[in-house]
Amino acid sequence: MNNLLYINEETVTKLLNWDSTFKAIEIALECTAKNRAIQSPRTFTKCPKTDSILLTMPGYLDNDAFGALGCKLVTATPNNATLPQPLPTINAHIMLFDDVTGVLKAVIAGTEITKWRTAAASAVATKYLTRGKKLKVLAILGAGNQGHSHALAFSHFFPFEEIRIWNRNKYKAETLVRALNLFANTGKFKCYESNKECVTGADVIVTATFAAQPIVERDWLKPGVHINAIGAGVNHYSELSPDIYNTSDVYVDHAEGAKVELAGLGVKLGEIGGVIAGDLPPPTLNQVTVFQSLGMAVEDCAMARLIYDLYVKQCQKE
Ligand SMILES: NC(=O)C1=CN([C@@H]2O[C@H](COP(=O)(O)OP(=O)(O)OC[C@H]3O[C@@H](n4cnc5c(N)ncnc54)[C@H](OP(=O)(O)O)[C@@H]3O)[C@@H](O)[C@H]2O)C=CC1
Ligand SMILES: O=C([O-])C1=[NH+]CCC1
Repeated sequence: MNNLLYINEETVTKLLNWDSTFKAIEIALECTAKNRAIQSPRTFTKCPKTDSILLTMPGYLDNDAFGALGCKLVTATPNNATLPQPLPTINAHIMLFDDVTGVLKAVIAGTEITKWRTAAASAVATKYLTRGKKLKVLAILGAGNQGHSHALAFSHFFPFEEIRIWNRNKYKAETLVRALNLFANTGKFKCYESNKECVTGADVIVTATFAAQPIVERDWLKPGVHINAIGAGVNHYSELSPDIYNTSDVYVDHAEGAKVELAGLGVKLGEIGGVIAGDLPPPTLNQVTVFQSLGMAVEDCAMARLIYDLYVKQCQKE
C-alpha cells in the first residue's frame, strides 16, 4: 500500500504559525552547532535557458520534536517577476522520508514554508544578537515575498515602534505598507523613498532582494545595528558593501555551507547556533552584527516534520 501524502500550499498555509516556526528554526540552528544535524553543502544547477537556479538541499536533523530526514528542491528564478503573468521567483517542495526505512512519506509544498522559515531564522538571529539593545526602528529593504514575511514575523516577535519599508519599485512598497497597516490596524509600517533614508537610524535592518550591488553602505549605519542579509542563492553577500563585513561580527546559519558559498568573503564567521547554545559569547552593545542567512536544509526538515505532524493530527480529528 502506498501511503505517500501530498500536502499542498493551501493546506501548509493554514497550518503555519509564527511561534511553532520560530521554535522549529531555533532548534534547527542550535542542533547545527551541536553536531546534531547532517547537511552536505547544497548543489546549484544553473539552467542555461533562463536565469533559473535549482538548489538541492538534503539534510537530517536529530531531535525528538522536529527531527527529520528530508530534501528540499527549490528554484530561484528572478525573471519570473517580470513575466506578463508574474510567478513567484522562489518555488520549492520538500521530500520527507521515514528516517528508519528511507521510504518517502510526504511531498510537502515548500514555497510558503521557505518564506516563513527564512523570516523566522532572521528573527531567531535578531533575538540572540540584540540582547540588551533597544529595538525601536526596523528597516526592511525589499517588498517582495521575503520582505512581506519578515515584516509579519518581526512585528509578531518584537515591539518595534516603526517598521520602514523601501523597495526599488516604490509602488510595491506602498502597496505592501498599506496592506500591512490595514492587516495590523496600525500606522507603524512606513514607506521610504530612498534606501539610505530607510536604514539611517534603524536598530535592525533586513535586506531581502536580488540586488547584485550593495544597497547598504557602512557610513549609513548606527553603532550597534544588527543586519539580517538574506538575499542569497542567485547572488551571495552582494547586498551589503564589503566594508560592512570587514567591520562587523558576521554570523551564518551553517558554517560548513558558508565555507563553500561565502568562500570569497574573507572574514571570520560565527555560527548563530553557537550563540543560541551559549558556546559563543553574545556581541557587545556597540558592535555592528550581520546575520548572513544562506538558508539551510535542516530548517526545511524541521518545518516538514512540523507540518506533517500537524497535518496527521488534523486528519485524525476529522
Ligand atoms: N537566505 C534564505 O534562506 C533565502 C533567501 N532568499 C533570497 O531572498 C531574496 C528575496 O526573495 P523573495 O522575496 O522571495 O523574492 P521576490 O521576487 O518576491 O522579491 C524580490 C525583491 O528583490 C528586489 N530586487 C530585485 N532586483 C533588485 C535589484 N537589483 N536591486 C534592488 N532590489 C532588487 C525586488 O524589487 P522590485 O519589486 O523593484 O523588482 C523585490 O523587492 C532573494 O535573493 C532570494 O534568493 C529566498 C529564500 C530563502
Ligand atoms: O534556502 C533556501 O531555500 C534558499 N536560499 C536561497 C534561495 C532559496
